[in-house]
Amino acid sequence: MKTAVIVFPGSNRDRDMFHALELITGTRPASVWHTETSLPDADLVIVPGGFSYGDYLRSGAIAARSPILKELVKKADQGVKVLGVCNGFQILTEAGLLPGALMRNAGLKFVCREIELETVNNATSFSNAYQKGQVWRCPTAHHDGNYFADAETLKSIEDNGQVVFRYANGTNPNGSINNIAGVTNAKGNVLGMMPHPENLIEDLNGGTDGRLLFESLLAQAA
Ligand SMILES: NC(=O)CC[C@H](N)C(=O)O
Repeated sequence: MKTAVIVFPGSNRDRDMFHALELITGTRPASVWHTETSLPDADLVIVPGGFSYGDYLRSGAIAARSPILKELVKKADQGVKVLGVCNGFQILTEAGLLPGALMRNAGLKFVCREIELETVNNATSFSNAYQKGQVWRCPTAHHDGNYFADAETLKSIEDNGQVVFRYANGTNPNGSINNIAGVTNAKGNVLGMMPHPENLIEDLNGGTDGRLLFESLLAQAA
């Protein structure tokens, strides 16, 4: 599976993502700087976590207007799979590739802790290696992770099965509506999620629960 990771000034989980992708796919991902205007041929493009442009204006707002995003929107429209994690999720909502918005955490504090996720839809390219209803551990680290969508949007994403992951067992760290932790676009080829599956892929780091997300994508590419 060929992958690419977009890097912005202020990205800080890009290296974690490179490591996870290389370990799981066996191939080194391409690194694409935000000023580029084209993307290499890839089955999966990742927008990693961090503090792109220092989170100025609104988290993800400036990155969503960077040159590479035009190309990413084009690729997403062509059906290329796109995964945005944490700041990546914020960038994808700001770019209009995903519904809803990420607001300041309800507790107004940066939250860095492990939470539990339930895979509520395992019929997606990003979640097919999980069981439906499977609860798994995942680290989080953000201050703007409070997912919100207006009533009409919320109904449509819930009805269409676009909600893939929910915070489980009372571990919602940010006040997200309906405990939403990860959503896809209507077509299902773009996923955004606040927690960091790339940080739980090796026993050495405390577990491998996040691996199944990447293995889901690998199974699709095979
Ligand atoms: N780990 C991250 O990607 C942080 C995301 C974002 N800048 C926030 O704090 O909300």
